Amino acid sequence: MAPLNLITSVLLPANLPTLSSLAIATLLVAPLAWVIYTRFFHPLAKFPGPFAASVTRWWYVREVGKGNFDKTHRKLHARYGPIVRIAPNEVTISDASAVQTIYGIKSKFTKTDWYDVWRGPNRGTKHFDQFTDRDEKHHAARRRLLSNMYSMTSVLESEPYIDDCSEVLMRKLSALAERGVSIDLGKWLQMYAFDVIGELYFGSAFGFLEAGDDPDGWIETLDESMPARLDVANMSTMWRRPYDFLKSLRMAHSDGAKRFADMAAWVDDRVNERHRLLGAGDLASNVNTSRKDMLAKLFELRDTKGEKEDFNTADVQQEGWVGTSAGSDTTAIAMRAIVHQLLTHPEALRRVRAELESAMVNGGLSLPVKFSEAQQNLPFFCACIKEAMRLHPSVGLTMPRLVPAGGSEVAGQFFPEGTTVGINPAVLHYDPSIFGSDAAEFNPDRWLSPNASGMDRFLLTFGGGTRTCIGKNISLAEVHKMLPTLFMTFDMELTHERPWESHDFWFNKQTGLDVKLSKRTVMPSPPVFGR
Ligand code: HEM
Repeated sequence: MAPLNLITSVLLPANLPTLSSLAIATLLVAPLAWVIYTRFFHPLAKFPGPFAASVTRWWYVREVGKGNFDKTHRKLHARYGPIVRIAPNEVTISDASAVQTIYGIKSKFTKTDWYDVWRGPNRGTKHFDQFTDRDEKHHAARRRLLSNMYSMTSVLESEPYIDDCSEVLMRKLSALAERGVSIDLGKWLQMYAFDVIGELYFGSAFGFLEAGDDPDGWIETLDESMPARLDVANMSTMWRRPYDFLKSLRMAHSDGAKRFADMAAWVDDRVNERHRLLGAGDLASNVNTSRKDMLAKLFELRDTKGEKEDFNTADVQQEGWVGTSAGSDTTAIAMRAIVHQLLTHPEALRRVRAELESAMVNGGLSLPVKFSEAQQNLPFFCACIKEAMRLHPSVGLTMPRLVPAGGSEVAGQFFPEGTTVGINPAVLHYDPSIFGSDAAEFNPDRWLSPNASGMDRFLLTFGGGTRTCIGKNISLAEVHKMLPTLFMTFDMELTHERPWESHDFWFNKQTGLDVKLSKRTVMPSPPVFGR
């Protein structure tokens, strides 16, 4: 008897019509056949990993949805080795040699459709933002167009405006220090990061710090939307539309969805307002101000190269949206990680303070601290920053890439074309073969050792290759300026009002940086703010 007939005769009543029998048998047999295929015949069958992950992507969706995949992921690699199968057609890799292969500047590996989900609201442009653009040729041209305005030199043209935000933050924190209350410093750091983006892109702070709050719920909106979008990004493409549809029935009138749309509309309104001010192609009103914010630079690009490069007002909106949505969470996570490491490592904090004071006495530091001063005169502080960002990279999931045509060897194994591979910075950064046996420890001195440049090549804090974070210099400028200023101005102690926790929904965001501040009295000269 043929196997199908055998199954139907055993499992189904004899009087059922043949077609339905066939359908039911298929429903029973197909999953079994799929499991046999994925376990024994699939090109990734030989790679280890959890059983459920090898047969369905839902395992990954569920595990990531728990919000602690950075830790789970490290455990998976500790158990299964450098290559782990996390979905039927996807492996993650933790191996030094794979970094160049996958993310190197000459790599042919491209972003997967995981990124499509993060596209900003449709602005009627065929162009995607830098982050989600999967057309490498188009992306390269766009990156060439934009890279100058994201260079450190260009970012530092706006250094006084970053200082303005630092001034407001120190003023607000001073008032709280006087009251002697415990505060959620983590939230203040995010409000700071948001306001800096407002200054740099739109020519004025969003007003978070002055309000001392998140009046329009933007921070909450990002917190709410990330896990929901992440589920969709992680599931197979075929399930995304039905899932989105079902979700939209529930979400259509939710505050979160509305606030998200409001946030995007806010960006568009600012861009449109500037567009109106400029008049049709009127460059004068753009350059007529003493200040050139990102919008001014973007409109200048539109007006000078827009036709040739196909860069129009909608593209300006896309860029404004990327800065607003990608620039605050990521930077705030880094700042929280640095502050927390210093407050929990007294010896490192003592050295930071000694370095700050000595630099101040020697005239090598102003308040607010200049970026160049931090780079030249605070080597230990800079090492602490790098080390904290290594141990807690803001991005806590893999950066998935497709193996190019013809397949490729990665970490000594061949992967066929179309396989998804990726490295999670939160895993690779703990690799003892790269960072030494104390890889899991906070040891800033590793960045002052002769091996530092060797390890540097494997830091994926800001991604890698042609897809390296374009906003890196904005964040580095903020972090290297504001944190030394903060530590010069205040003593801080953790109050442990809430547990220190992190929630890895791609951006691995922490909660519980609750501190009591007191104004420092031992600084050689009193802080002077303002321009
Ligand atoms: C500490 C702060 C930040 C960290 C740790 C960070 C991290 C990253 C990482 C890891 C990537 C690569 C992602 C991937 O390949 O999947 C990335 C890409 C990107 N980031 Fe950031 N980021 C930060 C701040 C910013 C800021 C301030 C902006 C914008 C103003 C920004 C905009 C972008 C964009 C547009 C990309 C895509 C670049 C491309 O594909 O060409 N990021 N970032």
